[in-house]
Amino acid sequence: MIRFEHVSKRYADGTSAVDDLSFEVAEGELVTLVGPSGCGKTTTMKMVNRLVEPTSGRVLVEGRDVAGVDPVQLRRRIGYVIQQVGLFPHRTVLDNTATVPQLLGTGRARARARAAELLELVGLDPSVHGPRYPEQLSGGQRQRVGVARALAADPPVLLMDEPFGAVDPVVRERLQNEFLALQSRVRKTVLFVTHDIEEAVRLGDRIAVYGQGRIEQFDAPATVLGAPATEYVAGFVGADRGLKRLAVTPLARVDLEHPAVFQVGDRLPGGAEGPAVVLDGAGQPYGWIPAEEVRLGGEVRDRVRRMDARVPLGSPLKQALALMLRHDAGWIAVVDPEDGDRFAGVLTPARLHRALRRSVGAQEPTAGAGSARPGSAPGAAGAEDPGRG
Ligand SMILES: Nc1ncnc2c1ncn2[C@@H]1O[C@H](COP(=O)(O)OP(=O)(O)OP(=O)(O)O)[C@@H](O)[C@H]1O
Repeated sequence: MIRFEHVSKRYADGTSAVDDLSFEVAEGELVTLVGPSGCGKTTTMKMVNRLVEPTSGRVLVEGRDVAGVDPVQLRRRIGYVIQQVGLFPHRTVLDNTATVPQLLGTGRARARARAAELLELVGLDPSVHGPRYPEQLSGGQRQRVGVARALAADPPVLLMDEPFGAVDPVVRERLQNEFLALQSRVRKTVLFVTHDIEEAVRLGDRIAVYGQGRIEQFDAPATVLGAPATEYVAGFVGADRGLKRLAVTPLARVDLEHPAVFQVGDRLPGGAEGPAVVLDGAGQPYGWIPAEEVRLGGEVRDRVRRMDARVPLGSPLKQALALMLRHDAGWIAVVDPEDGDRFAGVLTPARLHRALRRSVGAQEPTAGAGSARPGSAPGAAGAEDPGRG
């Protein structure tokens, strides 16, 4: 969908911004470009919509060399979101959002109706925020308008240059989550520039880690974190990359343990081994019974401790760990969202550790930084059977 073929850019003053860049963004894929300031991310992005022309090489969008496409035509197919959103200050939010469709010839009424839909899509209330002027919005709300406006012409391609860079971390995380939810619906081909590795791994289907003017590694987030290709990448992703991997490793069924399960109305058979999980009538987690009480037998309802905290299969391990810590529990109940949120098993710290190891084991090692250990992560062939438990 977007393809760079041996692209280099040298600015007039001799600065070499990018050097022999080749990579591809598939249709519907979100690729994040991450790297330190001045490494050429923005230059890369601007060559897609011809704000910058390559010195050599080609950039293709939808199979066509952009050098041969009229820039105005080209930009109609490419939404562009930047940090300083660039909203028109004297137009309302609704009019700002409707501008592009109107320029493209959509009638005013239809363009405004579409703009209202888009505002809703990005989490703004068109009747409340639509009539306001940009200065009457918070920074986070302005960024949402920027995204809505970029989507207004329904372009297949979106370029986003640090779109959430100017808002505080809390709002930023919310915008990221909203954007991910939005992207799962609209499935645009997205090139997303950031200097924040956390943001890059959270959003990207794949990440391009930039060194000076070139890509050091282009891989899925879990691979970049689990098996950095070079010392440079390892340094850039940080010593806590193991922790970061928690955020990008989904909780899978093979990670679960299956303790004894009872219904609230059941009677405990004395001598059973616990701990046990207690489900309600709908098969959803209701509580648990500690091992020593399971052994005692008796009525489930007399022994059960309430705990309905749960995490859906497919959630990041980080979410499961956070819940485990919040409830000060040695495990957390896991439910299957594809089966009416019914109980699927429990995740324990040991299983969580194994899940992380599994994700590394599958991907390690790649290129040989000096410290790479060919073959396996520490203990990957250790005591626990990595298969179904
Ligand atoms: N118009 C220009 N003329 C000359 N040099 C430029 C121009 N634009 C960018 N550069 C230089 O090209 C290099 C890459 O810049 P670019 O903006 O692509 O980096 P970046 O990775 O996006 O950085 P940041 O994260 O700080 O925005 C830098 O050394 C920059 O100073």
